[in-house]
Order: sequence, then C-alpha cells, then structure tokens
Amino acid sequence: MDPNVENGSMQGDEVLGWGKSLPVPSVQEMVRKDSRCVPERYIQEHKDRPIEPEMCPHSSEIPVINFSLLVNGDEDERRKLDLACKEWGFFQITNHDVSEEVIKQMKAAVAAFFELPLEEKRNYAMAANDIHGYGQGFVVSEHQKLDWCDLMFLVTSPPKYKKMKYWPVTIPGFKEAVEQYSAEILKLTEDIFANMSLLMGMDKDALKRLHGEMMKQGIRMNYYPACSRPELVLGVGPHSDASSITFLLQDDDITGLQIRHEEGWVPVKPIPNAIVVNIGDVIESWSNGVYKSIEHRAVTSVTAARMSIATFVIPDDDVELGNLMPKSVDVAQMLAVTTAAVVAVLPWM
Ligand SMILES: O=C(O)CCC(=O)C(=O)O
Ligand SMILES: [Fe+2]
Repeated sequence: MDPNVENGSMQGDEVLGWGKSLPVPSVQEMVRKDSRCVPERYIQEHKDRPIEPEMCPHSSEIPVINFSLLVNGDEDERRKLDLACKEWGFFQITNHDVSEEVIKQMKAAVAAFFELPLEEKRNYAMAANDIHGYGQGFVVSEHQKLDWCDLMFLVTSPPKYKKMKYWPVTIPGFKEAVEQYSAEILKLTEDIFANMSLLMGMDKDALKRLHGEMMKQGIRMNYYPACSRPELVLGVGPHSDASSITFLLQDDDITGLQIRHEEGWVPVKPIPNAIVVNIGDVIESWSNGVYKSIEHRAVTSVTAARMSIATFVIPDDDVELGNLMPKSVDVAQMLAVTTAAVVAVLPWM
C-alpha cells in the first residue's frame, strides 16, 4: 500500500490550523558531532536557567491516583482526583489498563525512530507550513531561545486527520505500536473524562460530548539528547498545554519534567509504568479556572538522552470554550493563537 494513503486519511498539504514552525538543526545530530558544543541559541537567559528546583515547603510529590479504584467508583479516589486537578493540575496514574507490553512497545518504537540515521529521519521532516512530522519545537523567530530537543509529532485520531506520509512505516512494528498505544489512551481518556465530568457536576458523558464529533488526539515524541551543560539549557521551555488533557509517558530512569507549584519548580519523579496526566488550557477554561492548566518544563541530563511521549487530547474545531473566554473565541481560534498542543503557550508568544 502507498504509505501516504490510508482510508480516510488527510492527503497533500491540508493543515489542521495548528500553526507552523521555522526549521532549526537537529540537536541530536549536533551532539553526535560534538558532545561538548552548546551554541548560544540554546543558552537560556540567567533568570530562565534550570538551577536546582526550589523545593516546595510542604510536599514535593505530585498526587498519585489509583486508576483501578477510580473506575470502580471509589469515592475517596475520586476526591483525590478532584484535589489533584485543583491544587496541582498534574497527577500520575497507576494500576491503569494500558498494558506494560503496549507501553514497552511504544517506547521501543519511539527509540527506534530516533536511532535512524538523520537522512532517514529527514524523509519524515515537518513541512514549512505544517506541524506533523520530524523536527524541532515551535520556532517563530530567528532570535528565539531553542529547546534542547528533537521531536516527532503525529496525529493519531480521528483517522481523517492522520497523515501517513509522516509515519515511519519502514520501522517494523512502529505503526502497530503507535496505533495500539493511541487506542488504549483513548479508552483511558474516556474513563478519566467520565470521572471529571461527575466531579464538575455534569453527567458522566458530558466532557466527551463537549469535545464534539471530531475529538483529536496527537502524539508528540520528544528526544532530549544528553547535554554537557544542563544548567544552561532547557529541554522544553516553560509552557502550559493547549490541549484539554495530556497523557505523558516518561523515561523510567531520568527525571526531567518539572512543574510549577507554590512559586517553585517541582520535579516529577518517574514511577515505572505510571502515566503522568495534566489538565490543559481547554479544561481549565471549561471548569472556569477551577481545574488548573499548570506551567511545566523539561530539563536535560549530562549523562544520558531522555525520551518522553506526550499524547494531547483536543476538541473538535468548532467547539466553544467556557466562560473565561469571550463568546467569539472558539477552540480552533485558540489553538491557532497558542499554536496548539505541540507548543502550547510559550513565553515568547
Ligand atoms: O518531556 C517532558 O517531560 C514534558 C514534555 C511536554 O511538556 C510536552 O511535550 O508538552
Ligand atoms: Fe507540555
């Protein structure tokens, strides 16, 4: 089958209106050629450098939600979820139904992609007017500080929006691993939405319904090469996600994600096979600011490359935001302004 064609998929250069980015060099390739090099464009201003996170006085662990208790209707667990969304905007879920095997295969597929030689990865390079494919974080200006990160972004659902020409189908098992992971995250999304809907005082199908007919799912695969000067750079700069909700798979061994909490940055320590969940700007808006879309960033490591896999859930284009937004602003407009799930709200915009 022609790899560019799949039933119902988008063809050619049709874009989702999620913004576009200027091309910049591959960080992975730069480090491969000279592991000590840290060009000026990556060195953060003093105030933004990732010095040791200022720990929070009370607790520095984000909440952990036992998913199995939650889906079985445990009231205490649902209350814990409510507090997590209000006070942290982030939580980790354990005992969920995404199998270890599916997670393992997804991580292996992403690792296999980034291991490809640069020339092969370039076959899937983002087009100048698009955000699908292989490239770097959202870049709007020649003067902007750059993330120490290469990425691959694929829209995984609904089938209409998939662009198969960006899928590295020559990697054995890649497509199957991504599709299986995507399907399991979709199921998880429904369960989390059902619980949040009840907590927000609505019927259990309300959040799903609010996303409209064409709820979208996009996966951003992040590769942060090791950096000889991790105190100077950021893997990804501070941002909140423009999604409604984001599911993040972290590397089991390297802590990289940090979230804003009580004026400080709190590192999110990986729990093997747990999935990090965060509230995005859409649910913050729908909940009238009660559930928080929290600023977060990723730092790099001197010893090893780190990978993370962020799955963004995004409502249909014509869905309206809640009462914090002017009536005329709908989600499509907001995503265009904030340039969507991939980049979310970046400080220089
Ligand atoms: O790598 C991480 O831990 C964070 C990634 C992230 O925030 C994103 O892709 O939006
Ligand atoms: Fe993010």
